[in-house]
Amino acid sequence: MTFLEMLQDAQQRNASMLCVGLDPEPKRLPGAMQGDPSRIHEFCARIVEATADLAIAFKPQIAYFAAHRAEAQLEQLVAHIRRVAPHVPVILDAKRGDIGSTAEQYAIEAFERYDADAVTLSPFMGFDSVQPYLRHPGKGAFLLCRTSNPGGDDLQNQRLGSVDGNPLLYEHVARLAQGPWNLNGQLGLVVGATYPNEIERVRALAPTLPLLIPGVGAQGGDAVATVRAGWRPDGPIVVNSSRAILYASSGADFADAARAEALRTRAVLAAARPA
Ligand SMILES: O=c1ccn([C@@H]2O[C@H](COP(=O)(O)O)[C@@H](O)[C@H]2O)c(=O)[nH]1
Repeated sequence: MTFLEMLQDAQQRNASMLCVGLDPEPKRLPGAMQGDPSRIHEFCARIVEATADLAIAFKPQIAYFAAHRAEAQLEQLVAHIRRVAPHVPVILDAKRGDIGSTAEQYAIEAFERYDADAVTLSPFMGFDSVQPYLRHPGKGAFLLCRTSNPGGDDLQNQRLGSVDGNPLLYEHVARLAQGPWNLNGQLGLVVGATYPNEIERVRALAPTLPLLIPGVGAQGGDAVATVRAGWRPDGPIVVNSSRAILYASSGADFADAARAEALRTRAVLAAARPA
């Protein structure tokens, strides 16, 4: 099964557009786990178990593991996801981008070491920095397009005078990903829920690509406007929420609270879907 097929399958089975982000910060872990990086896996495993039937995808952000020397726990976590939620794809949020020979190693890291189904990439270094990931059959790659942070404007909203039609940089990325860069249908785009107008524009330029949309929950993005702007029957949207779910409670009930928040967010997203 390809990444896109996995995504479509999880979307159907779990009736979901919600991606549960796994960004474990030791100082925010609940109760006795607080401040203990050796308990990252245990915390994330409980979140995965509580949301396995609600998610279209899980998105571990590698920095939260690597910063605490918890890479082995990330490997164990993906193995755990395979056991308790075998139908839910894993998107490794690594935002890699480097020359081809180094990109080959990063691709092995993402798809073999961590067994991810897809990875996030910066397109800034061009197609030869993306291509090594596309040589892994069935795997997916989401290119940063219009990110959720205000500073994304600094580059992504600049006009490219030398490209036909003088598009904004993020528009150019969307066109490349929908067209010439998408050799085997493996690409998707990252667009922030904090910018629904840009989601709409990206959707117009890339009608069938999966969109990974972070920014609802802790960043205050508008979930309803996001779905209205991005949803298409043939282009899945993967709306990520991390902190709002992970830290819905700091008590012993954290997994139940995470499930309740995931249920609530999934319902808001479903209700916003155009008929
Ligand atoms: O444009 C982007 C790209 C990636 N992210 C990542 O998504 C999550 C968001 O976490 P929240 O707690 O739901 O705000 C995090 O891992 C970011 O690194 C993003 O926010 N924006």
